[in-house]
Amino acid sequence: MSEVHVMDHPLIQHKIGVIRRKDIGSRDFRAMIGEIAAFMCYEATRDLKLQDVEIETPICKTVVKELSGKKMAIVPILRAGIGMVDGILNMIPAAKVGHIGLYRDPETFEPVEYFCKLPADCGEREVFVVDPMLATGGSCSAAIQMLKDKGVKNIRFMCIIAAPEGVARMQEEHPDVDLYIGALDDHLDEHKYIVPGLGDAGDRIFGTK
Ligand SMILES: O=P(O)(O)OC[C@H]1O[C@H](OP(=O)(O)OP(=O)(O)O)[C@H](O)[C@@H]1O
Ligand SMILES: O=c1cc[nH]c(=O)[nH]1
Ligand SMILES: [Mg+2]
Repeated sequence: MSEVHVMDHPLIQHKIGVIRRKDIGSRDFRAMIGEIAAFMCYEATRDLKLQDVEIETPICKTVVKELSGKKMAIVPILRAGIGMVDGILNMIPAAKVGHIGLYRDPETFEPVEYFCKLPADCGEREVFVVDPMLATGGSCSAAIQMLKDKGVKNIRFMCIIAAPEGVARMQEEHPDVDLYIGALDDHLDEHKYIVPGLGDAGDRIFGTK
């Protein structure tokens, strides 16, 4: 069974409280999505492996810690996932970035694929799939299946708000993928929007509605 980490850091909780407000405009919403993603990245990388390396400071030789595990890749689910990328790249500048384009059909709520471009060596990397919203879980599950079909084995998923329905689906369909969640909300409404949620994350980031 996958691990489900719900963030309890006060700064993350505070910022999520701000972006839920309906009167926050795109500029502030986008900036805070990036900040939250950076804080979440910090929490989601706590268990990365380190190795000892001998270096020389201006004073003497010493042993320091260096990341030793797999290289990383960030894969946002378009469009809304793009809003999280820069915040994570600020923390892990060497990560490569792939893109998976999916939108949720408004009638069927099923994900529709329209783009996939991944780093050539994605299969050898630790991949962080990112999307602010996990609602039914259809988009996330489809994106992760696309990665697995291309040979990616080490996958984590990071979202800012999740519904219990999406978490249950991910645990059922991808029990090997650990979930990092900013806030776990109550339920989905009849349009499969997260309640209380924050509305349509993509539209709010890009100002399209
Ligand atoms: O868990 P699900 O039920 O699949 O819903 C979540 C998906 O819906 C939203 O994307 P949307 O389809 O609105 O596309 P967008 O990012 O282009 O706005 C969101 O960013 C997720 O990708
Ligand atoms: O609440 C929701 C559900 C799906 N996609 C969003 O952007 N918000
Ligand atoms: Mg959207």
